[in-house]
Amino acid sequence: MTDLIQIKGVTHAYRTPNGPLPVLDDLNINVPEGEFAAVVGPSGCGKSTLTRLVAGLMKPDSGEVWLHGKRVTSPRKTVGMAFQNPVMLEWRTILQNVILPLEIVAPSMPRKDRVARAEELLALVGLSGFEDKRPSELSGGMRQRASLCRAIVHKPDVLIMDEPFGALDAFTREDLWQTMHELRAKEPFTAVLITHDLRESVYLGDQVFVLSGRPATTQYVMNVDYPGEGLRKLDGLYTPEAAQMLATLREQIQIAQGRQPGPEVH
Ligand SMILES: Nc1ncnc2c1ncn2[C@@H]1O[C@H](COP(=O)(O)OP(=O)(O)OP(=O)(O)O)[C@@H](O)[C@H]1O
Repeated sequence: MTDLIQIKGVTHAYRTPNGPLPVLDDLNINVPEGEFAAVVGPSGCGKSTLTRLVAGLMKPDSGEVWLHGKRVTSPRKTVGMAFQNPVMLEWRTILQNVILPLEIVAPSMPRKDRVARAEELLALVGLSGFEDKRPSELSGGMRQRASLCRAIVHKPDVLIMDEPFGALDAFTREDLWQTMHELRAKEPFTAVLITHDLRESVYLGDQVFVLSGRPATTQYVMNVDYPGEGLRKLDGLYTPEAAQMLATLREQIQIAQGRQPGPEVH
């Protein structure tokens, strides 16, 4: 079967006043339908650039991005996005914020169906009862939960997340990881997650792609063999198997950073 996301030999440089800044160099990433790809790499290596290319917000200098058998050449409605700082419209309630993509992608969908869909998702992430609140009335973790609902409300082919949990405290972050697994179990989607957190990459990813330093290429791919069956448990992160995976990834990041052991990533 063809992979749902295919990034084929993508090379890109930004034009800057000081000349071209090569950011991606012959990058190749394939993600099968329903799988969760985590992408890690040194700071500034080009991870966010990769998300823009997959979403069709930018075109690469060379190489191709394919989603669901179609070449990406312009912004795609079938992509959902979530970022570190969820941009919520304060003049809309949480429910109205979650519904927003449906207003754009499915304008003919009856309002009651949109509301039902948003309510269903908000319940899945534990936000029942908060539908009528304004974004500023919610905690950071709750806003991120709502933003995940908004990112998948229109059932996108692909969910792209750029450090969505990066600004949250450790406990809230782990709660959100669990929520991601529960969402996936009920609403299967294909995902690309950019993260600086190796534990997060192992807990959420089916595959972890380690990018090299800039210009980034695919340096290493790990197929995550997470300990235990079924829905992943946080306890699994404290097993020897997980420790081995984390050690391997840490080593790869150090190679990518081109220097000896240091504390850049957690
Ligand atoms: N629009 C742009 N124009 C010029 N340079 C850019 C532009 N966007 C990003 N860059 C530069 O390209 C490089 C890669 O940026 P990018 O944001 O993709 O990296 P990243 O891996 O996501 O970084 P981080 O890990 O710090 O979030 C950086 O050096 C950045 O300064």
